[in-house]
Amino acid sequence: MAVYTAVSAEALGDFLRGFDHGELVSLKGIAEGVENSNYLVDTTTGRFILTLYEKRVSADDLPFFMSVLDHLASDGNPVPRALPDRTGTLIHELCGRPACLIEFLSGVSVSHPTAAQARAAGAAMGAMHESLAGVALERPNTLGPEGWQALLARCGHDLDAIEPGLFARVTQAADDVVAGWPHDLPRAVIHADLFPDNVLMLGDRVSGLIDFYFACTDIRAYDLAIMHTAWAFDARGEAYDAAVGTALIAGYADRHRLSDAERAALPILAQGACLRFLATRAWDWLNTPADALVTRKDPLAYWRRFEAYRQGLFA
Ligand SMILES: Nc1ncnc2c1ncn2[C@@H]1O[C@H](COP(=O)(O)OP(=O)(O)OP(=O)(O)O)[C@@H](O)[C@H]1O
Ligand SMILES: N[C@@H](CCO)C(=O)O
Repeated sequence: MAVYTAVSAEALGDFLRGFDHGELVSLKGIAEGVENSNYLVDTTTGRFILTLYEKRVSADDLPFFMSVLDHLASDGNPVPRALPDRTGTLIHELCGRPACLIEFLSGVSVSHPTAAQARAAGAAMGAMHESLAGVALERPNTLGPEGWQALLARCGHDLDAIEPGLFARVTQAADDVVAGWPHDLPRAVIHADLFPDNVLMLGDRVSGLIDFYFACTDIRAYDLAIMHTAWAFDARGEAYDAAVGTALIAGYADRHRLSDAERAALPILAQGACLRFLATRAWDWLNTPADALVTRKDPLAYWRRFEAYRQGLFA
C-alpha cells in the first residue's frame, strides 16, 4: 500500500475549504502504487484524487507535469488535470508534502491485459505522442542510461543479496546497453512509466492515462519499449505473450508513425528499459524500511525480461 503520509480528515477539510469542490464526505488511502501517497476523496460535489508527492518526485518538476497534463487534456487525451483552488493555485502543501487535488477518472487497471486491451493502450500512447509532437516542454530524464548506471552503482554489491553475482551481471549488461544506445532517434516528451497499472480501462476502451511523474524528454520510441516490457510479460517476467506484444505495437503504429529505425531500435531500448526498472526496484528492495506500508516490486522480474530481450525476443 502506498500511503507514506497520513492526512487527517481535519487537515483535508481545511485544505478543501480553499477550493470550490464542496465539503469532505470521505477519505480513503489507496493501496496501489509505490511512489506517492494517494487518497480517494469524496466531497458533497464529487470524487477526487489527492496526491502527496514523495520519494522521487521533486516539487520543482510539478509545473512541468501539470503543463503536460493540461496540454494533453486540452487535446482530448483521457488524462486527469490538477484542479486549481480559488486563487488559481495548482500545487499546494499539505502535511508537509507538495500536494495536488486531481480529477478522478473512472475505469480499472487490468492485471492481465488481453491483446485487444493492449492494442487500445498502444493506440492511446500513439495518440498521446501525436499530441505531444512539437510541444516545447523540456525535462531531462533523470532515469536515463546515466541515471540507471549511477543507481546500480549505488546499490553496489548489495545487489548480490538479491541474487548472487547480480552486481557483476547487471554492471556488464549496463555497459553493453550504453555502448549500443541509439543517439539519432526522434525525441519528445514521453510518459516513461505507462505500465498496465497506469492505464485505466472500461472493457477494451482506455478511460484514463495516469501517473505522469516520470514524464521527461527522451527518445520517443523508448516510451513504447518501456510499455512493451511492462505489458507483454507475466508479473514474474517469465512468460512472454507475443499476441499482447504485437497488438501493443500495432495499436501504437495505428496512431503514430513508427519508423523502420525506431522499430529496429526496440530491442536495445527494451533492454535499457529493463535495466531502468531493475535499478529502481533493486534500490527500493534494498532500502525500503520493513515497516513501510508499501509492497516492494520484484527486481528479478526485470532481469528475466532483460535476458529475454537480449536473447532476441523481437527477432
Ligand atoms: N486521476 C485518477 N483517477 C482515478 N484513479 C486514480 C487517479 N490517479 C490515481 N488513481 C488511483 O490511484 C492508484 C495509484 O496512483 P499512481 O499510479 O499515480 O500512484 P504511484 O504511487 O505514483 O504509482 P506507481 O507505483 O505506478 O508509480 C492508481 O492505481 C489508481 O487506482
Ligand atoms: N512502474 C514501476 C514503478 C514506478 O516507478 C515498476 O513497476 O517498477
